Amino acid sequence: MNVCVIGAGYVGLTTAAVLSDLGHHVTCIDQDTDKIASLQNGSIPIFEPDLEDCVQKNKSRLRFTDDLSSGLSNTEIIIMAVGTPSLPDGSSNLSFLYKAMIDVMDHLASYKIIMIKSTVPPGTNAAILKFLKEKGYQPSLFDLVSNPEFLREGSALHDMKFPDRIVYGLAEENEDLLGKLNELYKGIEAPVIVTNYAGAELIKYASNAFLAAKISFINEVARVCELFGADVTHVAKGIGLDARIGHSFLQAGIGYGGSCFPKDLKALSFTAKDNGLQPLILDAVQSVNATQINVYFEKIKALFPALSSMKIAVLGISFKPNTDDIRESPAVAFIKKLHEYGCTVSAYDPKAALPKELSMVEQTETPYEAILNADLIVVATDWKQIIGLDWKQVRHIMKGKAVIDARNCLNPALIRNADLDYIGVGRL
Ligand SMILES: NC(=O)C1=CN([C@@H]2O[C@H](COP(=O)(O)OP(=O)(O)OC[C@H]3O[C@@H](n4cnc5c(N)ncnc54)[C@H](O)[C@@H]3O)[C@@H](O)[C@H]2O)C=CC1
Ligand SMILES: O=C(O)[C@H]1O[C@H](OP(=O)(O)OP(=O)(O)OC[C@H]2O[C@@H](n3ccc(=O)[nH]c3=O)[C@H](O)[C@@H]2O)[C@H](O)[C@@H](O)[C@@H]1O
Repeated sequence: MNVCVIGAGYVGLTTAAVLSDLGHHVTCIDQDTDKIASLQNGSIPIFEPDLEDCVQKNKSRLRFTDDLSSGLSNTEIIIMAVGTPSLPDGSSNLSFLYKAMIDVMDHLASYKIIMIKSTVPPGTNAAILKFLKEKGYQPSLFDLVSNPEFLREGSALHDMKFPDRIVYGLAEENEDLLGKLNELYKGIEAPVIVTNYAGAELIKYASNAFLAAKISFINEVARVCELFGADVTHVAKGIGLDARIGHSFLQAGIGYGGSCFPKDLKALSFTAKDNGLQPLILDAVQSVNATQINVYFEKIKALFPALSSMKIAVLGISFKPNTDDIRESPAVAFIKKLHEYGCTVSAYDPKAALPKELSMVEQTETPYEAILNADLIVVATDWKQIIGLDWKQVRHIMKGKAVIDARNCLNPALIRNADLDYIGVGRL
């Protein structure tokens, strides 16, 4: 099929690459001309494992452009993957999506399927359909489908090729349309859920909210473990063995970050309140997450009264391993907090860079440079390159002995064997 993907970000690029790998002819369009120029030169503007290889392998079926009209010609399906970031009040900024929709509709000369893959609050697809009809666009020229995306950064290609489910939200039952959608994803084995627009939108939000809730739940349990001398990793393992609970998303630490959980929790909570419902659990999940860094910070302050005069090596900048994304990264928030407190901070990450606002903080090329003469180490992102450090070498070059495991990713025995002090929250 001929497919057009609008937005060449994490989701758009992955979608374009995977669909071309499935054999479709894909045009990926972005309004960011620098991004398109770089993609046209074969350079991928983000770090996502395997993405560069996939784009390279399928270059005969995959092209990049900033010219909407040329991109839309001959296309059967248009996939919207533009950003839907938070506005200051927590609601979703849908202006990129509306602008892209209008741009597309203005170029529509024949029937197309338009799929919204961007994460949008319940009610959005219906509102867009109504908006387009009121604007006078011919309803017979398009079908609008909600098709939320569930990939994770760091394993985006794998997640898109092997999804747990494919979700379609439709305006009404439509077998012909479903046939076309199934053709698009032919080659991907997954249960298909067909529902209405709001159902599809809510499957996406409820999934992210549930996963975030698991993280805040285990983080709160870690705080209780701390009071009673229990190890939260033992508790997580113990509860995870109950098949009804499961092991995933029970890794306690400094909290969730990224471009999605914080934004999506805020947006769902906002939408509920905007419609007269007080979302008690959603707000509690966010409240635990917002205070989780402080739990670590207060513990460090209590253990090291001279903290402000210390040199701290923070290992990890990205919001999770295997990505260079620092959007809402708890590691960045931690670095900022330590810097503002007066500490000398040295940061290291295998792929991510510190934001401009922290340009006064030193970022080193190697972890050992950051650690050199440090009084304290904070492991803020669970990269395998950080977990696998030579901890005896670390002990040799640092000034102090303390390692704060803010991701529960280290083996305490290994750290202690290197004559270092292992410190976590709710860890033995
Ligand atoms: N990043 C992730 O892991 C996931 C993100 N999502 C959702 O997917 C959507 C996109 O997210 P990301 O890819 O992370 O965003 P991103 O910020 O990486 O990329 C969005 C792209 O859209 C482009 N864009 C904006 N308006 C445009 C327009 N009118 N025409 C053409 N291009 C336009 C931007 O220039 C940018 O390159 C969001 O709604 C997000 O919530 C869903 C699942 C996973
Ligand atoms: O909507 C989205 O954008 C995506 O959001 C998340 O994916 P992502 O943000 O890439 O990363 P996750 O692996 O979910 O991690 C999110 C945050 O939670 C933290 N986390 C995760 C798991 C855990 O046990 N503990 C924990 O603190 C991570 O360190 C990270 O900061 C979801 O997992 C995806 O399914 C979804 O498509």
